[in-house]
Amino acid sequence: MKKVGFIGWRGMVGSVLMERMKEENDFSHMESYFFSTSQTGEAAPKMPNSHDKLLSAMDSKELSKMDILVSCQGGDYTTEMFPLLRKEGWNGIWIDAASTLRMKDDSVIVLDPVNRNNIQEAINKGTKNFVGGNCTVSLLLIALHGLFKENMVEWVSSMTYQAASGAGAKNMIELLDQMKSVGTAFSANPAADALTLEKQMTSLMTSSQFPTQNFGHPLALNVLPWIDSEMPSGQSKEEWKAQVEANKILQSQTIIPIDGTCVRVGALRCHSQGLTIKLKKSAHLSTVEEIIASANDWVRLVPNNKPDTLKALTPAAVSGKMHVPIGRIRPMTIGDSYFNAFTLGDQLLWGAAEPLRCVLRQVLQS
Ligand SMILES: NC(=O)C1=CN([C@@H]2O[C@H](COP(=O)(O)OP(=O)(O)OC[C@H]3O[C@@H](n4cnc5c(N)ncnc54)[C@H](OP(=O)(O)O)[C@@H]3O)[C@@H](O)[C@H]2O)C=CC1
Ligand SMILES: N[C@@H](CC(=O)OP(=O)(O)O)C(=O)O
Repeated sequence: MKKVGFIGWRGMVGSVLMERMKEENDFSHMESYFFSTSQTGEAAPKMPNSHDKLLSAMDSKELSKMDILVSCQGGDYTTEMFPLLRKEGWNGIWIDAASTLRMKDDSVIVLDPVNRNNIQEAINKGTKNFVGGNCTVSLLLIALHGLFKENMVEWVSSMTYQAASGAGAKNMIELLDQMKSVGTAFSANPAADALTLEKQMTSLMTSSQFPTQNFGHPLALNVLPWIDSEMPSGQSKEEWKAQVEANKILQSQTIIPIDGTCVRVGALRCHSQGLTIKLKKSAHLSTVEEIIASANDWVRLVPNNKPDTLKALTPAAVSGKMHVPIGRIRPMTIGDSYFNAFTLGDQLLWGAAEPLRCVLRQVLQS
């Protein structure tokens, strides 16, 4: 059996990956070893065929005993350890959630429902580096897979509403802490009128007492229209990723422009996106809906009416679910080849952990 090392298994992505692998009985197909940057020597999670103690994720000798390494530890870790391992001659398969290696020529961005065949070709050719795509990109491609397959898309503009957990475990807990502060202040003054409460809350969330160590700003009762670092183009890096990663996954002959504004909102889990889709030529609504709905096993069409939308097209309804709903599909009044849509999905499942799980199984079966 192949030796598989897991790094970053207790973070947001890593723990969802562990859950999914247990559900699918994946651990019985490998010998598993767990690594940590902070808890070396402590008990490792108990899985079939697993080593019982946590090994050091900074120990390249231990890491290089693995046939396959799966990292959900983050970009800084990949930047430090991946080149070191390769320099020291480790020739195993590297599977990663972080963005660091995505755009490298010798890496494949993995998204099973969309590019499984390309992944298999890469495995057959001896490619060693497989990286999960950015969460909003992966979810967008699953939702619009049909239109891309039919080569119908001229461009897409995507306005995102990204959940706190997209920024990691500490940030998600910070949002809850911020909400707790708000709740505590409200409980102390429940009978105040709405405007008094608004002033009190605005003053609270802009005060130095408000917990903002991780986000740097209030997210509760607020939105943050910048995610990741600044690019020279004026885009945030999160916005920049949409076009470059999507076109790499799709292996586009001609680049399909994809751009928009990425916004952090106070949802806990699930990234949402409001889309403007410019088609190459006009199409009937029913044709567009049918092409979208039949593209893969995970996309789900939500009829464009108020009750279905509010029931099925929200983070509360989709958190923890594998399907990727898309709704609000309608022609726009701005022109006859423009369509509006709203889609969302669990950014920890198909947005992060599931593509890694799928490629790991694919590699083990090859
Ligand atoms: N979150 C998301 O939705 C997505 C994330 N990604 C990418 O995946 C990678 C990992 O992201 P993510 O899982 O969000 O990162 P997290 O911040 O949740 O976890 C990363 C590491 O932080 C350490 N850690 C410190 N404190 C805690 C804590 N309280 N709870 C859990 N872990 C803690 C753990 O390392 P140790 O055990 O060694 O101490 C853990 O492996 C990143 O590169 C990210 O960009 C990609 C797509 C979506
Ligand atoms: N940036 C995403 C999650 C993420 O980690 O993306 P990436 O793997 O592209 O850095 C978010 O904050 O919601």
